[in-house]
Amino acid sequence: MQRYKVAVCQMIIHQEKEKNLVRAREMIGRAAKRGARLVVLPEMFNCPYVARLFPQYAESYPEGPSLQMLSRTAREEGVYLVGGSLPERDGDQVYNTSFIFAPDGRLLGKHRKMHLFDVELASGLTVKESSTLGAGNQVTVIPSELGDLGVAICYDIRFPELMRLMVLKGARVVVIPAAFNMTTGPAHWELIFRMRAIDNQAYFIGASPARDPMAPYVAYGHSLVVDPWGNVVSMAREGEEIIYAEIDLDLVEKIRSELPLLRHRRTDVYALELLAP
Ligand SMILES: NC(=O)CCC(=O)C(=O)O
Repeated sequence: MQRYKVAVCQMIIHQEKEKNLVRAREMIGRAAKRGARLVVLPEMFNCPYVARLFPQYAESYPEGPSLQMLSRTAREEGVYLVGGSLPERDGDQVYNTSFIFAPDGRLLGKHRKMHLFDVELASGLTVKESSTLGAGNQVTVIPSELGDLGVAICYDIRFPELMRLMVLKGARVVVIPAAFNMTTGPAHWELIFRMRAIDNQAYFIGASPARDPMAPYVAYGHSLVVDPWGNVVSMAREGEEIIYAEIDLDLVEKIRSELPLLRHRRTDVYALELLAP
């Protein structure tokens, strides 16, 4: 499918997991009725973004209630679903993981956040994901009839090597469930999505939670879709909202053939090497 509609569900995240599942279900249904073939949820969509809470909300595949809801909803609505991310339990470890489902409810793949957000910013914002989470080590590209979808999570976008590796593996659309904050969001959110799209000549889709000024971690909002030329084709404001955009894979090919950045890389001089399996 060369052209299709994507929807990004910028939802408020509540303390109660069940409320988040109901809200996500309802927004996905609404997006599907508007013709979206690909629907995207934000980072940690079932859970407040607070590191110490992640183990408490964590679920295992396939029995976790959030994972059941995502699979069932993808099937009932007939959409490709990038289920934002949620705390995934695997044995003793918890990961920040995005699960991706096909329109028949099958799990197509998953991405475990590779770069953990451990920061102490001058604004007073301190986050230490590594206090409760393990890091993934896979570059995630999901073949689908929507083209190869690259998936990474939030802070991962700051690492251009990972974005480039996804594109070298075939990604033409890169989906990033994310939750930038009120310090880094205004400074970097739009800029970084546009720059990664320009560098890689791919669509970049960012899905944020809606901003809740009373939340312990205040998300920036402004979910967006950037085209391979770096144009912002759709952007949310701060509140709850679904944004839509048309993905045109022919545009990716057109821009890559007019301005052949990927071909012009000097791979005889430098290399980007994938070390993990
Ligand atoms: N949840 C995150 O990874 C936040 C990343 C972030 O805000 C950033 O600026 O990077």
